Amino acid sequence: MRVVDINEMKEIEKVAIEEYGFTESLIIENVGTRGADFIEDSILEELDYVGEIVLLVGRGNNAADGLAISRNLVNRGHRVRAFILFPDDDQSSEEQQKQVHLAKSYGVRINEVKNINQVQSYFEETQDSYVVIDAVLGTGFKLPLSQYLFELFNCVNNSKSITIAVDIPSGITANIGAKSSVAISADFTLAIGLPKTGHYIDEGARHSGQVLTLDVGFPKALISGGDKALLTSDVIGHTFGARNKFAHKNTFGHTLVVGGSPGLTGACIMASNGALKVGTGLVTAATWKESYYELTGRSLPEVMTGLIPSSAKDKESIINELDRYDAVVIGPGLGVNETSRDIVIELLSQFAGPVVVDADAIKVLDLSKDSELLHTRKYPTIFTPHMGEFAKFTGASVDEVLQRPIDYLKEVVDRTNSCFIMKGPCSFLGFPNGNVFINYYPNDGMATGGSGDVLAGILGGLLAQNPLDRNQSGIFMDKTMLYQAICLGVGAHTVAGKIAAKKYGVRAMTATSIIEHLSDAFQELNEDDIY
Ligand SMILES: NC(=O)C1=CN([C@@H]2O[C@H](COP(=O)(O)OP(=O)(O)OC[C@H]3O[C@@H](n4cnc5c(N)ncnc54)[C@H](OP(=O)(O)O)[C@@H]3O)[C@@H](O)[C@H]2O)[C@@H](O)CC1
Ligand SMILES: Nc1ncnc2c1ncn2[C@@H]1O[C@H](COP(=O)(O)OP(=O)(O)O)[C@@H](O)[C@H]1O
Ligand SMILES: [K+]
Repeated sequence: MRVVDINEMKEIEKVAIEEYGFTESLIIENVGTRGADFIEDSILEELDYVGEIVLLVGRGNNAADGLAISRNLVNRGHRVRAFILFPDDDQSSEEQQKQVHLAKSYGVRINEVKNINQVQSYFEETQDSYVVIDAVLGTGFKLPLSQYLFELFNCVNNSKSITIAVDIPSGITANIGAKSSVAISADFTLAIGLPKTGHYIDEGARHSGQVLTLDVGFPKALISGGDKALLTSDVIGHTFGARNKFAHKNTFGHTLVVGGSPGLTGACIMASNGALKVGTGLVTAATWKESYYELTGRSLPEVMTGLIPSSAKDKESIINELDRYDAVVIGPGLGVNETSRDIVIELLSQFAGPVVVDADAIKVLDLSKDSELLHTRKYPTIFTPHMGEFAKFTGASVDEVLQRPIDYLKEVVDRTNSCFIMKGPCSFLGFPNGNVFINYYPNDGMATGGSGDVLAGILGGLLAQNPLDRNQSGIFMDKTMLYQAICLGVGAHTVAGKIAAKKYGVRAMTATSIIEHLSDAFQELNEDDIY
């Protein structure tokens, strides 16, 4: 499913109107019927008792959409009370005024709000109001919020109602999901035509609840394509073909995981185990001399072990044998110091294959210093920073990145010619072909130490399985296979986390339980052959 920013949405609407003869009124009518279908079938149907549905009406086209939905609900036998929040305002859009008139004629009960106390006392006195439709502000919202709406939104958020936002929760900006003081906290958001980037970023993600997209009849040619999409199972699909039953272990590649300083060997172990459980043939974990015995003592027997040299010049170690490996993961628990930086640079320069750069390996690199090395690297480089690591790498603050995360992501991908996974409750995947995928599956069970290490291991394990054929000059041929493998890794990690949360609960699940459920995740993603 494509995701758009406001300029793209406006362009789609413009072309639909100018070239296809679609009209604003037709869109609003479609929102009205599709929105009412959804609310009736998926929300009202589940409730034992539906009292009066409350509609909050602003003065733009978002309000027009809400009114059209409500009119259709009344026509199907439901009771709706609409609070017109700006009754004396001559700035209401033409469509809003048209829809207020229609709503009245169809029997929507209209309350013109002169004072916010009217709405507050309604919420206090009415016990049977379970559903609120928020049609105050849509994509036309501009910060800041007035005191009047501040009080209203607090009042709605404090009620126990099920809240459905039309297009975007009121008070959230549609591009970057920002809010000023308060925004409507929705249980469901009905995105019109296509989801907007603001549904998935920061406060926008926290306030949107479940985002459902209403097909309101935009021509398919206009709503497909684009550079941003949700990561869904149809994107991940059958990324890898059937495995060869007559294969030997080398067919499935050899992953090297480099990390684990004293006290942090667990990170290296979890990454190695993640790599092992995605079908790679061999895994070697390499660590510093000081933590080597701890690593060998705690690793799975399947994992081979090796030593990180004490300096990048020391060729008597893994650095000397890099051609044994098909993919490298560097960083989990590696430690942040000059030697770590030397080793990371050496690996990126010497290794002729995909490198997953995670955690401490990201911390020792720097966009301005290292972009040339990264950009000229012939082989795939995949960075997996969380927001803090991403910001530090770029030299910006987390707040600055949050102001325009997708722009930052694209810029860094361009400057390094590397793939980036900006991790968080919602992760953004940026690829050098300009595509961005949004992995939206909030799961607080994943907010546990080590879940990022597991992801790095999964990616290294998948990339070792030669998703790309190298031609004789060593340049990878089919970049889309690389991107699909990364999407599969992120998807498998997310689904395994979802299954782990179901089994153990979000409190008791740990990073190890994500690894434990990779097999179920692959089955869910339709990857495993049954026989
Ligand atoms: N292609 C699509 O997706 C389609 C989308 N459609 C729908 O239209 C919606 C966009 O409609 P819209 O442009 O009329 O803006 P909307 O959000 O209703 O609000 C603007 C009003 O609010 C006001 N206002 C702004 N900030 C404020 C503040 N801080 N505090 C108080 N007021 C504030 C603003 O005032 P102004 O800035 O003009 O002074 C103006 O009066 C979109 O979300 C979707 O629902 C479909 O109908 C068509 C296809
Ligand atoms: N609330 C959340 N919902 C969904 N996924 C999350 C959430 N919090 C963290 N994650 C995921 O868990 C992983 C955490 O990675 P990271 O911050 O590097 O952790 P660590 O350093 O402990 O391994 C990332 O893949 C991230 O997307
Ligand atoms: K809204």
